[in-house]
Amino acid sequence: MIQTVLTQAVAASRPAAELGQTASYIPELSKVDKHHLGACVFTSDGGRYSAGDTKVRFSIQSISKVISLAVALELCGFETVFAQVGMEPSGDAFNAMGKLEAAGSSPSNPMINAGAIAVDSYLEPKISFDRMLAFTRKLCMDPEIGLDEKVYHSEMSNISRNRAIAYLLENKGVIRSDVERTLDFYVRMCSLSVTAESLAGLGLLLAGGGICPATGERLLSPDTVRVVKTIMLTCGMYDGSGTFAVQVGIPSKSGVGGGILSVVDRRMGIGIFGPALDGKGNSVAGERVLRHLSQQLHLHIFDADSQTD
Ligand SMILES: NC(=O)CC[C@H](N)C(=O)O
Repeated sequence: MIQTVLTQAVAASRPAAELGQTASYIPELSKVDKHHLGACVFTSDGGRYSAGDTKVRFSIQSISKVISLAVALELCGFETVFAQVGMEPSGDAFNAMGKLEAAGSSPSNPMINAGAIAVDSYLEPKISFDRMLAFTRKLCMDPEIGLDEKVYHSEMSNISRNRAIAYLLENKGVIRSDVERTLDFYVRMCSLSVTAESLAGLGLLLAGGGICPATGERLLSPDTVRVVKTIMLTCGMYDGSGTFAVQVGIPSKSGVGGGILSVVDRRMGIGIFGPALDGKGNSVAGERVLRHLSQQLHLHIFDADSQTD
């Protein structure tokens, strides 16, 4: 049943790649073939379902904000993380900075660039990038995850906007550690290369409340996972989060590499790769795959049939 629906969802959504473009402001990402599409579902009873390009490596980009937030909650604590970063959808583009200028304002949430850069500034003094990489491999059950050097250098060469955001945050006292080290950490995390399978693995871990499905080891606390999933639901698709919540209703996080990480609580992790993006930076075909799965498998968080299937 799941495999049939997944195969149909990918086939039906493939043409939508024509409606989007790969991200161009990070030149290395614009070289990716926009016609890729893959979707992977891992279920809590051990099922593994794949359709399309689920083994192709791509850049995790903003989906790493979920990992940084989770680790920051574990290492720094809720009060520190949310002292100056909000929990509200911004309604603005992921790289917006206009509102930050106003007196007393701070980043709306940790899923947009400003919020994630602030969170990384709390995290970076406490953990090395190498340890973050090792932990990401465990969270995703994918030992092959690595730093894509080309993407890292490409983004570092086009970092002006994020650098402006970071220095504005420093000026406002939101960032108190070294700005350049924070930016380097942030871009490294965005440059990890994953597959749709890795994201499905991370999704299943979050669906299971932080316990690694492969080993039974608890990797994240239930409190951390609850906060992360809630923020994914309200803010994970940038300024498309509200529409996505109505139409799909699955806590998700997208990235400009074309990935989407989705969590069907207690039941499944879903990973998507479709690098053609819409104007908000979300995978066009990926969103369609998720809409199809949500409707056919009753995965919407408020679907009356969701617990009975
Ligand atoms: N939306 C994204 O995936 C953005 C991440 C990207 N590294 C940036 O900072 O702009």
